[in-house]
Amino acid sequence: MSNAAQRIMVALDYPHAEQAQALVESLAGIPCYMKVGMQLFYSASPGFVNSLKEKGYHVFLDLKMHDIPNTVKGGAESITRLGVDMFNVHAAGGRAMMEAAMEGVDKALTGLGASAVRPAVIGVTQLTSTSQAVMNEEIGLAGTVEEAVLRYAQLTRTAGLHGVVASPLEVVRIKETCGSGFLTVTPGIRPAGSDIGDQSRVMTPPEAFAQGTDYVVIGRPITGAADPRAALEAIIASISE
Ligand SMILES: O=C(O)c1cc(=O)[nH]c(=O)n1[C@@H]1O[C@H](COP(=O)(O)O)[C@@H](O)[C@H]1O
Repeated sequence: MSNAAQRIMVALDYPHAEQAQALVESLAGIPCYMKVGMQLFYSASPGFVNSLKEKGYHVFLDLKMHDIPNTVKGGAESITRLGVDMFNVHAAGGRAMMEAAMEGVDKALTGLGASAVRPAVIGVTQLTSTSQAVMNEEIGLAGTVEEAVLRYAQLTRTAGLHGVVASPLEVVRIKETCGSGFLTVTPGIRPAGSDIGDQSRVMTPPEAFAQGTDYVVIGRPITGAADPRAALEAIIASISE
């Protein structure tokens, strides 16, 4: 059960630290991974990340950097100094940008010393809210979503990153193409019967793990539940079965 919990990233998508803190307290003792995204980070600043690390959590800082290489290198350097375990950049920023992120990590680690955490750096492929129709007709990318995701995944691997964010639907092909050790972090997770909301490419938690994903990212099915702890425990139980 605890192994399953470690592979669940709880998306702390809240406007203020107090609400995120209350959720963290309600989940005390469950060794899940905590994901801090832009809504919480822009409001609660690095202090909230530090508080999670002090409590012993693994932390995924999801700021989806996408900028010129020099700027992303500087961002990666600052993020690495926070001591997070994982962060992400948009693969659409290209190879030079992703390589710059890795250089930023190395630069920060040089100054931090041997005990510092080396974060896993993950490329975002096609957002899980993007449908085939939106990708083709609005964004104007040809081909299937799976083809686009695989192209981004290969680019991400070539740039030396550790894995990608994608939907669970693409995990099997990503692992075939990039190797089983190339990490997949999959949002777009919805327990049976829960609202899909703005997500488009979704699977249930057991289905996602059956594809071979390394981590699932789950927000509203936990944070929006009347009893978030019970919701997370039910998800862990469904995976452990
Ligand atoms: O990078 C991410 O974490 C991410 C990428 C993606 O393609 N889709 C996606 O939903 N996410 C994040 O995963 C979380 C999903 O939340 P829920 O839809 O509430 O479960 C949110 O914090 C999103 O920002």
